[in-house]
Amino acid sequence: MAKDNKKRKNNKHDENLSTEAPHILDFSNYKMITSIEDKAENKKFEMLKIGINKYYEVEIPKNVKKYGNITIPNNSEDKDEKDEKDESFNKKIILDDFKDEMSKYALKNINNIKSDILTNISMNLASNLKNKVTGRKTIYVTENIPLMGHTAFGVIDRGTNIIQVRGHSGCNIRCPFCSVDEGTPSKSRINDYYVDIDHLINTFERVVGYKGNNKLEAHLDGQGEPMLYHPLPELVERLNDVVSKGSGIVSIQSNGVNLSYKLIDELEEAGLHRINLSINAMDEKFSKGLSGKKTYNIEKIKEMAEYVKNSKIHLLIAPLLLPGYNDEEFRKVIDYAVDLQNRIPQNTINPITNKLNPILGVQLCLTYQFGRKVPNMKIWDFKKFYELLNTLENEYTKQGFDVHLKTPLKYYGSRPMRRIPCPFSLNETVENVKVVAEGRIFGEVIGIARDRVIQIINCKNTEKLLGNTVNVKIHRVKDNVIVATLC
Ligand SMILES: C[S@@+](CC[C@H](N)C(=O)[O-])C[C@H]1O[C@@H](n2cnc3c(N)ncnc32)[C@H](O)[C@@H]1O
Ligand code: SF4
Repeated sequence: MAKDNKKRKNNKHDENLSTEAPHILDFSNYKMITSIEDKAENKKFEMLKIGINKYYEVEIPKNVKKYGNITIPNNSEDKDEKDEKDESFNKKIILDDFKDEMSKYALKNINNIKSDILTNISMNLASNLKNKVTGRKTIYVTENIPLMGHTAFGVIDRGTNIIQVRGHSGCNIRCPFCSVDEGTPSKSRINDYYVDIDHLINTFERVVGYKGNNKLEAHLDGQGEPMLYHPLPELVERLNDVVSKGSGIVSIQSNGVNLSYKLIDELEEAGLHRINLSINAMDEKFSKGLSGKKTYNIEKIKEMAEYVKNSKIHLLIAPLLLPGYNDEEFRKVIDYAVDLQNRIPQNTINPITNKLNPILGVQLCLTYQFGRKVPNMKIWDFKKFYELLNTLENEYTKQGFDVHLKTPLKYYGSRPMRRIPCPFSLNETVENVKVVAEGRIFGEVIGIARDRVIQIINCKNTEKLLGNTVNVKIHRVKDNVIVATLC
């Protein structure tokens, strides 16, 4: 497994400077290893749980025959405390049998054990990575899988200056209306993806290189909760390093559940320009219902929203109207956003528009093929939605407030821009597509050809296809999102 050679601010550890005794293996230098825990379900199958990028894990055998007796230092801090201070997670393994052994032979053995553990982690990363939040198998996407072509991960260019960046899939809540059927349980989503940060940045830079680095917005969104990418501040900082050269910005979509004071501080320092916060109800019970989680805490999210308001990160509140279902609560969210803006006005100027951003980005709940549906919600068209928004705007005007609820994308500085060409055409037959991974939903596998990933749908026996080459017929090429079926 590659050691992290980048000397970033947060990576204070240096193996060569370690003063630890040789029998204490310290994995702090391997940035993706974020915790090590004991998993002793029974004596026969003692395993080590290796936390990968905070929200993922692999398990490797606690090989007593090879490693001798192992102790894992205890994390005494309580969980919340640990979540705030990522550094406090244990990243060490103590080889008890080598405690008093300092011979050359013992040192060689210790090194062998360390590389054996690292090899084991690498192998499991490729085939047994699990998302701790969703419980799903996760495909760790590295440079051998291109990052354009799929909607669940990678980079999407829809021909504007907004480039969508999707570092992972998977969500920590389960909204009953979710367009992408995220969170657990999910009827349709069977696998998650995590993209290696260097690969993501390289692809992003290539896309920027083609489009021209002129007032771009790197927008972190996706099929899941973008705040669950780790290391998020580093991702924001590196994207910002790129787009800020062309007076661009980095923004993120979020349900707010994972926000903490520490994360907001880090994101502010990393140069995040805007958070689009999805809040759909103010009432405690109602908001829990609309999040699908009993643990959802609207008061905590409000606290975090205030903290963002007091930072340089622009806060945009993005409530969703589920007609006939949350009408009153939708209205209350708008009231909340207006009140918050009056109490804590922000002066962060969007360098793309040279103006302040809108404070509200209201949305209409729609139904999607693979999305979830709230049974008693009415289906509205946009005409009806805009009529309601006009009425609400007029009501606010009467009360003396200038509230804009119709906020076309151009208010955020969105404009058409040349797009990355698509190497496929509709209905084309493509030969020798290599099947490299399992798909996001049942009956799907992921193929690669011409520097794109192809979502190959409606497959039977997906396991048998893995590692093989197939011929496919292309059914979708729009926005370089490639969908195909087997020929
Ligand atoms: C799929 S979510 C992903 C980002 C993040 N988890 C969140 O909820 O903000 C992106 C946006 O889509 C919105 N959304 C989800 N389901 C929707 C639906 N059925 N119709 C319209 N918008 C929807 C969410 O409210 C959110 O603003
Ligand atoms: S709408 Fe966003 S927060 Fe809600 S389940 Fe879907 S991805 Fe998660």
